[in-house]
Amino acid sequence: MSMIGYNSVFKKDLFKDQVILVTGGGTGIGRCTAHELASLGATVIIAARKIDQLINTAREIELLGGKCETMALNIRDPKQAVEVVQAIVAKHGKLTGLVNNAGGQFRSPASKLSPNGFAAVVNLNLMGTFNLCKAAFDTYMGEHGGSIVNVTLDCRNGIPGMLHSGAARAGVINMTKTLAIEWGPFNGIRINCVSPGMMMTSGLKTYPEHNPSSRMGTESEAAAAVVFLLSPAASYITGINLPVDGASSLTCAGTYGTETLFNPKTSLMKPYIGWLQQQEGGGEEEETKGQPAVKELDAPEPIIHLYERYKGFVNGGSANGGGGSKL
Ligand SMILES: CCCCCCC/C=C/C(=O)SCCNC(=O)CCNC(=O)[C@H](O)C(C)(C)COP(=O)(O)OP(=O)(O)OC[C@H]1O[C@@H](n2cnc3c(N)ncnc32)[C@H](O)[C@@H]1OP(=O)(O)O
Ligand SMILES: NC(=O)C1=CN([C@@H]2O[C@H](COP(=O)(O)OP(=O)(O)OC[C@H]3O[C@@H](n4cnc5c(N)ncnc54)[C@H](OP(=O)(O)O)[C@@H]3O)[C@@H](O)[C@H]2O)C=CC1
Repeated sequence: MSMIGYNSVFKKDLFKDQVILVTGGGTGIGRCTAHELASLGATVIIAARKIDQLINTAREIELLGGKCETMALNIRDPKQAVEVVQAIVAKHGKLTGLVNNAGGQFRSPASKLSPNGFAAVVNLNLMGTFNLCKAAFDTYMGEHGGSIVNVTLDCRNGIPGMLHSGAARAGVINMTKTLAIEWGPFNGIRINCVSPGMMMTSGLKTYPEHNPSSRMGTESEAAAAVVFLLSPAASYITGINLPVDGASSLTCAGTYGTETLFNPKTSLMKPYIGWLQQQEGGGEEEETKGQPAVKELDAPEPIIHLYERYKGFVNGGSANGGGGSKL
């Protein structure tokens, strides 16, 4: 196994001299976003509760030549949010970007959901995002500007089985619009949302029954949208919500039904996978000896299987092993 790098579609040095905080940056979409930003020159601070995951990701990034630091953070605690942002600004003198990626929920029919359960998910996703936005504004961005991207979840048509998360994410999208207006012209802050549909990530470990029959999104596809919105290329874009879902949320069943109406058997939409392919015989070369390979995907087995097919498709090979171009 050799080291593999992050093969961003964006211009190198796009984020040179920038200091960007990515919550939940040790796993899944957050980890991929951290890799992508670091590969583009940013100093990335990844923060979450489980420090081991953060350290692994930071080590991967450093071994690839990027700059990454870790901080323990529970986004539900406003005090910790302020402490983390203050520590970053004390050390680096700035916080130019914030990616509110940490979040999640459990599945439950609305009828079975307790008030505490509803509150827990709203606290995590809506309050957690607010806590970090407020801390960033008060500590640095209110005076110096900056760019914020909130990673939410496609909730365009409601989310059957995840009422609490749908309500919280809709709250994040609406909060984003208000903040774009209040913090834009006078404070120089841009703030946007990315709403992933069903993505192939470690997060799906908590959704074991899911049958990945349709074209799912890749971590890189969510990360690329975040990177674009953070970047100067989006300098006149603020207050928007960018769905990254292959239009699945426009269909009746959305991403969350047992069957999607979106091209359920095959998809002709080529995936974007930012991770470089591992080289043959890698890891034995002098320059990669002793370095861990970057694990490409930490997801349930059916998802990894699907991802392998996507990789074949990306590389121009036959993803089905049968000479066709379909997945
Ligand atoms: C086919 C379906 C496809 C769906 C696709 C969706 C794609 C989305 C993917 C992702 O979002 S990836 C991220 C994946 N990770 C997660 O989602 C995990 C996140 N979960 C958590 O962090 C925690 O579970 C939580 C939601 C924050 C709750 O943690 P907390 O520590 O606050 O909970 P507790 O104090 O234990 O309980 C509070 C309250 O909530 C009730 N509850 C908690 N878990 C469940 C559960 N699994 N089922 C039902 N109820 C639950 C718990 O009972 C408490 O309520 P009361 O009992 O006191 O009334
Ligand atoms: N995968 C998918 O299909 C989709 C994912 N999303 C959303 O995208 C985001 C990233 O998800 P994904 O990468 O898939 O899943 P992961 O479960 O891999 O990522 C969630 C991250 O959030 C962190 N986190 C959770 N709770 C807290 C907390 N209280 N404080 C700080 N960090 C926390 C976790 O780290 P730790 O446990 O160490 O704190 C973890 O790193 C989430 O908001 C998710 O809901 C949206 C749509 C679809």
